[in-house]
Amino acid sequence: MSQAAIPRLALRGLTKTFGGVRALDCADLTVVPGEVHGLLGTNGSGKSTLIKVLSGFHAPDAGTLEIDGQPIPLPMPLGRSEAHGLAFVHQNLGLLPEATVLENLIAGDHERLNPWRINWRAEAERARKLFAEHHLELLPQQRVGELSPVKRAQLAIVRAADRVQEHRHHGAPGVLVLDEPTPFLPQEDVRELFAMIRRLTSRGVSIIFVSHDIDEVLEVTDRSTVLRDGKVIGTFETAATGRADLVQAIVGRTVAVDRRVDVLPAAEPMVQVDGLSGAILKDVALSVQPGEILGLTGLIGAGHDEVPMLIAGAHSANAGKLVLNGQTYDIAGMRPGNAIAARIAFIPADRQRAGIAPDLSLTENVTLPLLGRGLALNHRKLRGITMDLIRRFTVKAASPDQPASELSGGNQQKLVLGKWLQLQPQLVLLDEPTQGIDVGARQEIYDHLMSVCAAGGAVICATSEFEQLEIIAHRVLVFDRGRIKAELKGPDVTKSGIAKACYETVE
Ligand SMILES: Nc1ncnc2c1ncn2[C@@H]1O[C@H](COP(=O)(O)OP(=O)(O)OP(=O)(O)O)[C@@H](O)[C@H]1O
Repeated sequence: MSQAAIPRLALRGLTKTFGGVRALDCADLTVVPGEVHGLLGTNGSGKSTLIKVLSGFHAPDAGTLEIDGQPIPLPMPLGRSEAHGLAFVHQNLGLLPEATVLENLIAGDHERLNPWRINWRAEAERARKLFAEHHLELLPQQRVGELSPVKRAQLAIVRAADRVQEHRHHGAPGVLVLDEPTPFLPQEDVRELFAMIRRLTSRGVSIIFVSHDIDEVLEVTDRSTVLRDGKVIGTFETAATGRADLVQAIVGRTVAVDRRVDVLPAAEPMVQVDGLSGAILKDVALSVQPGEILGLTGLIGAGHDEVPMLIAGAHSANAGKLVLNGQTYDIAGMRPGNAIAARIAFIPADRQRAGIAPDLSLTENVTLPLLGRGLALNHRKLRGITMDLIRRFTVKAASPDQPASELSGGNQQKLVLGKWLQLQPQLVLLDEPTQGIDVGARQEIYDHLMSVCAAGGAVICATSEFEQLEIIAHRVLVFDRGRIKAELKGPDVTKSGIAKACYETVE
């Protein structure tokens, strides 16, 4: 084999089962030097499992790994992957907010540094050089908690790139695995990250890019491998693949984008919020008609995402009044229990911490809100309810008795949605509802929200995904520094219209 034909990384026949679930089924993945390689698939298709085999978190049942043509024994011992030129940036970025940029940059760099004898001045100089090389405006002494989200992402990526630099690993550049690095970033910041990715690949670094965002995949990848039920469906050249082909490969069927349902005519709004103030929000008023999906958006820090949390009592409001179907509530005194009693459902963005109880079974998670509603504590009945919900919300699960932590991220989100929608709420509040959700399941979630509307309920959805609002929202309020700065209705609710309204008056 010629030097150029040797892949940087080759996984062959990778298989991993959890109990009865085959998370990976004889999967192959080949990544060549200097490419951005997308790793795509529906929720639960096996992407994280594959990555966790590379990082040494999971031992595979079968399969081989070669890096630059050299066989690397599996399982990978935990902590050894960097020595083979592999580095990982997970969605939570793995940074310490209390520590400085420099402390984060060198934390855990055991291969290069003796933790007892760090020459801080030399390290700060080295960091400055590294940031200049990557065109990054980061200062070694800055506290990470004070950085903007895109700067944090840049720091996590440059740290990973630094660990797998060529001089450390037998003269070859390494492989960076970016596991959904862009959620919550405004489009301009995503572009900045993509420029950084391109600079890395031009030096020969290879990137594995995990994402559910098809537009981003089409923009930044050279090739993509699609997994479905643990099997590889195919590897596609991005330039020769259309959006529809990729979606078809991921979902196994074509996905039609549904049109919005009409708003039911109503003399009075069903939801009226006045004087809402919180950490960011200042004296906000808004209303929602029955059958309406109201979208809230803005750049990071605009405050739109505070609205659902305050109304649901997940965070305390300073002031605010809610009138819901004629009943008046003091939002400052709202607690999650009052919200549930008022038939308000809240689906939070941070499902790992706020949405699910990871150690409890699916049945316990699903039926928690039903307890105290006069339902007898009959385990068989509760299990039956859970099995029905798993089917209706197409949650990929082995059994209603498994802990929720075992579900893939997207399936956890579907479980949370099902758990709350089964209560037939009159007001549904959502914060970034499709983050980490695959293209097929997104449409299912939209369908569920449309059903809430068709039944006369109201929906308030805070999101930074403009495309999602174009598909589902009847009306969109754009926020800036805690206040509403624009309202878009009907035909004006388009991805570009929302983007324009968001960026227009920001200096
Ligand atoms: N520790 C575990 N125990 C039991 N089952 C697991 C475990 N980890 C993953 N699974 C199962 O393996 C399958 C693949 O999950 P994986 O997390 O790899 O999917 P994914 O493609 O990363 O999904 P998502 O896009 O939702 O994050 C799923 O059915 C999941 O429930």
